[in-house]
Amino acid sequence: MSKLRVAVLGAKGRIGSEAVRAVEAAEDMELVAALGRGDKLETLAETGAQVVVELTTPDSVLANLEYCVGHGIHAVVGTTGWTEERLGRLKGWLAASPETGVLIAPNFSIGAVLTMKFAQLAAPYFESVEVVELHHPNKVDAPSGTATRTAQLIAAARREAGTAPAPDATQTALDGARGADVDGIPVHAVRLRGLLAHQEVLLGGEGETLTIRHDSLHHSSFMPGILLGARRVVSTPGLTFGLEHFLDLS
Ligand SMILES: NC(=O)C1=CN([C@@H]2O[C@H](COP(=O)(O)OP(=O)(O)OC[C@H]3O[C@@H](n4cnc5c(N)ncnc54)[C@H](O)[C@@H]3O)[C@@H](O)[C@H]2O)C=CC1
Ligand SMILES: O=C(O)C1=N[C@H](C(=O)O)C[C@H](O)C1
Repeated sequence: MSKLRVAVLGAKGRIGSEAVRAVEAAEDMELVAALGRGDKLETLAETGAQVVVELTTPDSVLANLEYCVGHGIHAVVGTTGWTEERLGRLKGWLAASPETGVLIAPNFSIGAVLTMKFAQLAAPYFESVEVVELHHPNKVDAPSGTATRTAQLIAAARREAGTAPAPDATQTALDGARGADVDGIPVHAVRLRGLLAHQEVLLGGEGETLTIRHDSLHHSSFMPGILLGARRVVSTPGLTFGLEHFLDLS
């Protein structure tokens, strides 16, 4: 059986360098390119890449995907910074290349995907809910893509169930003291040397609280999800948002 031809963009970064090693170690894959900032995207077509693993920065990801989708190269995307406007542009490119698949995964680790699922399930049953994400201090965006997605899923679950807004008597607050408002859910971002990627979903009701916590302690936690994404995206045209869809968890 022929091997899946995979390229990594952002190959010298924290997660990209780990992804290069994971693809090299996968028996059913061949690493055909490992590109960093400034390297030519034309290498992707020249080397016959079937799937690109995109792990760069929010300011680079769109141009990279425009090239990939335009050349019929499938993509597995971990890079953050997605807004409705950016997703709309990507969907436009995919509409013009209907056989190409793109997976955007706010988080590739199974524990984080399950955290989002558990939070969605619990959200309508508690009066209060807030999200705290904690990351290494080199992270360029806040709040994290995972926390943003978690809050959006929580908000949707509460809307669907008709849950009332969480009680909050705050009348005066320093800017930022109550976190960022993501679809009505407060999201707090901590940046601390020594951490990698962590998240708590705090839920509170009468006389009880529930805390759902996930910790990624090493970038290896993201690799099984990236490899699964690469294997599945080649036969899944269009945009898939969230690894849960490839884990039969959606
Ligand atoms: N979805 C997930 O599970 C995960 C997502 N991430 C996300 O992945 C992204 C990268 O994170 P880190 O590795 O920590 O950042 P990093 O800063 O260590 O790595 C990014 C790399 O991309 C390179 N780069 C920038 N523009 C490029 C371009 N046009 N072409 C090729 N390379 C380019 C940079 O030079 C750098 O080496 C972030 O958005 C982060 O939030 C990180 C970990 C897990
Ligand atoms: O920058 C990181 O490190 C991570 N980024 C992703 C995010 O913003 O959610 C995934 C994970 O939290 C690690």
